[in-house]
Amino acid sequence: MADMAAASERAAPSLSTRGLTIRFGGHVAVNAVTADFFPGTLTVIVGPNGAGKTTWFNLISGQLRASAGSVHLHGRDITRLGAARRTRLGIGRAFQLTNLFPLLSVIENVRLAVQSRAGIGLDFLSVWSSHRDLIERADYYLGRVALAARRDMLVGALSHGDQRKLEVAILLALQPSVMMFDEPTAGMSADDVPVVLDLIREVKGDAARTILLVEHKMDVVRQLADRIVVLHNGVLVADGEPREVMASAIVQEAYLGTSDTEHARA
Ligand SMILES: Nc1ncnc2c1ncn2[C@@H]1O[C@H](COP(=O)(O)OP(=O)(O)OP(=O)(O)O)[C@@H](O)[C@H]1O
Repeated sequence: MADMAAASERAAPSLSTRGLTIRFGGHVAVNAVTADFFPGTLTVIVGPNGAGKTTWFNLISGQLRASAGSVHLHGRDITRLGAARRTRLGIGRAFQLTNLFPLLSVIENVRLAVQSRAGIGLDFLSVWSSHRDLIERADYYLGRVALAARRDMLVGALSHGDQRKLEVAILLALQPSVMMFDEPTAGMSADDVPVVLDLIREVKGDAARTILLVEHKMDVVRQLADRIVVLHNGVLVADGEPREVMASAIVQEAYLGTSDTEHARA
């Protein structure tokens, strides 16, 4: 694992943030954060509640605009691009449940993602010839997240855990080069957690994929991380090999200290 991370870190970064900063009034939620992310590496971002992890994610995926600094994707400055453009360029993010269409069925939601990936567009009438193929592929991704039995349900009627699994299916169908997961197993049943973790583990076997994961559960961090980045009060305070970072004094004090169980939210 260490060798893989070291090897990939010799490659060009797929994603970078440079001095990335956002202020909300007088509060600096993300403070001059500079980091590179590499293909074939799964980086877990940890830190106490309110450290700025989700805000950093929002700045990367384009939900928020930076007060200062920049975001680069495959060497291109995307700081001024909106979220939709960033998605088209290959940044995919799970668990913005607002991306789901609650009044469409589960299979139709995935079919739209497959269709969008295939570049066919969202014109329902233009795709009859390839409709069967799209549905077959959508069924494949539903099977991957163990949602086949719910394929014809309306998304609005799914449980929270199933909606999150559906987000993973949609993310897989979009095949982005950068995949961002925000606490992927939060709110899931004990049966569903291994399904999603196995999928992430499988995706991370793809040397072309860059994966970013915000996670509180330290057992998940230990299982998946090739690298750990620690945020504290909006500042990047540690970045490196999991063993090294977990053992560092700054992490012990800033994050792990007495709070391992405190942060291990369900
Ligand atoms: N839209 C906003 N307006 C004002 N303050 C905000 C906004 N979004 C985030 N913040 C503040 O920025 C800080 C970082 O929040 P953020 O949600 O990014 O932390 P986090 O590390 O993801 O926390 P958690 O682990 O609890 O999800 C917090 O103090 C939060 O209150």
